[in-house]
Amino acid sequence: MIRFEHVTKRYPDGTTAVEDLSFEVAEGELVTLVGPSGCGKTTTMKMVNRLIDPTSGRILLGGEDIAAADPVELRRRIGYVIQQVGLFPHKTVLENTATVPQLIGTPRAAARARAAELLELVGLDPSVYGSRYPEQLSGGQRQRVGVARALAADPPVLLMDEPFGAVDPVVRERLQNEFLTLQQTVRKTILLVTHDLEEAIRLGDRIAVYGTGTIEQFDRPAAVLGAPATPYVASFVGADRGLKRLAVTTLGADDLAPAEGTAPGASVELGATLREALAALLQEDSGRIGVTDPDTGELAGVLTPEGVHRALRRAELQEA
Ligand SMILES: Nc1ncnc2c1ncn2[C@@H]1O[C@H](COP(=O)(O)OP(=O)(O)OP(=O)(O)O)[C@@H](O)[C@H]1O
Repeated sequence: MIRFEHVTKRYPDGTTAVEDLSFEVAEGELVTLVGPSGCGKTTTMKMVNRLIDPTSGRILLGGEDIAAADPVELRRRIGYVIQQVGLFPHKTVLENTATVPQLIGTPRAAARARAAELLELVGLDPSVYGSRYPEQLSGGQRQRVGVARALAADPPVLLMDEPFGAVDPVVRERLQNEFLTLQQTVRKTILLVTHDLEEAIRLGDRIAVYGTGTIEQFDRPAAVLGAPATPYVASFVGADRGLKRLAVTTLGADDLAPAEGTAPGASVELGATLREALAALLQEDSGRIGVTDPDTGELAGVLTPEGVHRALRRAELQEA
């Protein structure tokens, strides 16, 4: 769907931001670009919607060379979400979300109805938040509006630059989870930039780990964690691999002990990350928490520290 072929970008002052970049994002795939500040992630992303043009090489979108595309028409097909969100301060949440559909000629009523649906989808009740102005929202709520607005034109491709960057870690994890659930429904082709390896691992179907201006490894999260391709990636992934594994491994039915009647106080859902589960476990004096099945709402079993250990072992073996 998005294909980089030997793309190099040199800025007029001689800075080479990216060099000979080749990779592909498949249709419906979410690829995260991760790396330290200044390594060329944003430059990579902005070349896709032609905010920046490459010095050499080419970028194909659905097989078409974007250099030949009209930038305005191109950007209609590509949603763009940035950290500062960029909502219009003098427009309500509903108007902000309906902006793009209205720009492309959707009748006002239909655009607003679609905007309300999308606000609902990102977890903001339109009857409560639709008439508010951006300054009357929390940072996390603003970011949800940013995501809703980007989805409003129903673009097949989304570019997201640190979309969850401006919120605290707890809200961030929740937004990431909700976003993953949303992506399962909308299946957009997504390029997402982050400097946070944990976020890259959690969200990406595949990850591009950037060195300086080049991709050091492009692979599934488990492969990046389990088999770093270069010493650089190994040091970037770092010594706390076990901790990162907690954040990306989800709880399965096999990790649980039978519930045996009594439901423990705290609970998490099947599919929660081990980190969430461990956080809940650590709060429970009994050393066990309930795990519910989100589809049925029923108790699926009980999680103990041994279960967490088992799940971690399983993840390690899968990576090996
Ligand atoms: N307009 C410009 N002119 C000259 N150099 C630039 C320009 N824009 C970016 N650069 C340089 O290109 C390199 C890559 O920048 P880029 O913004 O792509 O990095 P990044 O990985 O997104 O960084 P960050 O995580 O800090 O946003 C950096 O060295 C940066 O200083």
